[in-house]
Amino acid sequence: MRLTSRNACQTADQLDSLHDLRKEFRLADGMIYLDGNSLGAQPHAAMRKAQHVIENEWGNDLIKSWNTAGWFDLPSRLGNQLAPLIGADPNEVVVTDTTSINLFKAIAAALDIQARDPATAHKKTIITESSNFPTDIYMAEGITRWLDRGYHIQLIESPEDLATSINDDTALVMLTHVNYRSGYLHDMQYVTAQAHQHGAMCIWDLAHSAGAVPVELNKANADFAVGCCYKYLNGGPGAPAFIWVPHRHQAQFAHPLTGWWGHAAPFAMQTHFEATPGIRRALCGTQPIVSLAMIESGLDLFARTNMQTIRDKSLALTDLFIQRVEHVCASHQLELVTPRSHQHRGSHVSFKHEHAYAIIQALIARQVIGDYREPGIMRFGFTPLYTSFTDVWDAVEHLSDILDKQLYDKNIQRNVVT
Ligand SMILES: Cc1ncc(COP(=O)(O)O)c(C=O)c1O
Ligand SMILES: Nc1ccccc1C(=O)C[C@H](N)C(=O)O
Repeated sequence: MRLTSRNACQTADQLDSLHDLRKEFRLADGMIYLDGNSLGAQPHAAMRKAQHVIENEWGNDLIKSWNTAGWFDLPSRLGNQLAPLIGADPNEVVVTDTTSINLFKAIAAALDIQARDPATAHKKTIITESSNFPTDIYMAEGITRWLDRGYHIQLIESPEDLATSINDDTALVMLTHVNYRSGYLHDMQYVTAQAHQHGAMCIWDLAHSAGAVPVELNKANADFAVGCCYKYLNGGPGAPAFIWVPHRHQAQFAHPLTGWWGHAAPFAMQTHFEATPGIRRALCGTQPIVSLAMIESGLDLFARTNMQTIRDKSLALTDLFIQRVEHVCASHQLELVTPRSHQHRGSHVSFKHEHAYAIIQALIARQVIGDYREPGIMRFGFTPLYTSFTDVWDAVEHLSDILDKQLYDKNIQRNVVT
């Protein structure tokens, strides 16, 4: 259905099968929140959960809660709840640490597997994209410098360069499934197969995919994956992240952060590290239980729908946004950075403009929340659990008004966090 009026958007919202889920989130009246790709909205249930955890589990029951409230098992319990959203099997995911730290573990483990196999031990290149989220590149840099075994990072400039870049020297292909800036969505199955053809392993960062687009890690035969819980999964600011290690790699999964939570018998207090056989070997130390506990409220909401329904609405929202911006802002110098093709589009849309930062600030002042990314990019996230078609319509009306009347301050000071 092509939505050509605000009324039509309101009708589409009423017909939307996800419409009722919006009520489960705390969203200020009048705010149009298009930044769930950076920090997801708060489920009402999270407030109740926080109250319970702080009041009863921590407040009353104190240390007993490690057993009675299931604190110790929480990383694996949440991992199992998250698994179906990313095409993982039970006992392949734990929620723990940060995306950066989980990347460290995954890269270290992958390089270790490659180095121990005489057929792949000579491989020295880690391929990633220059447009990857910086922490991914930085973590790979940190490991290669630390290992000092001649690994080097090859930054490719565009997804089209992947096929010609992967070769017999490639140890690892490490990509973010949906690019944080452009919203480009890689074909996970195809890229993984290309890596495997050359004996390379493939690590996927699902920060902008988990809860945003359907992901089929096992079907794609991926090697490892990480991702964060504070964006589309609505787990709260700085919520612990996740790591996926498929059953086929678990026995060989060895990373250097060998803390006691990854030990086979953590309370045996032995003098040597012995990795636990399953996915919990990806853990390191004590988890931030209060933050971890908040993640469940976000995940619970996904049980009321499925990723295909979310995807269908996400594409309808991003289609509408692109069409409307290109229609009503046609006289302005906006350049669409996000792929038009559904096949390669995630759940956010980015436009380039000379005064992008100032325009985003003007939108934020009107309670239309998007964000700015270098260089000169306005980024808008569409989260089908709570973004409505009317939100999209109204956001574009604000954008065109700001552009038409130049209601932005070109000399505005930058905030630390953009
Ligand atoms: C692709 C990607 N990876 C990683 C991160 C962040 O990692 P961390 O949670 O460790 O800061 C982000 C966003 O912050 C991201 O977009
Ligand atoms: N963790 C954050 C802390 C502060 C500000 C932004 C973030 C983000 O998550 C940014 C996001 N990864 C991005 O795609 O730009």
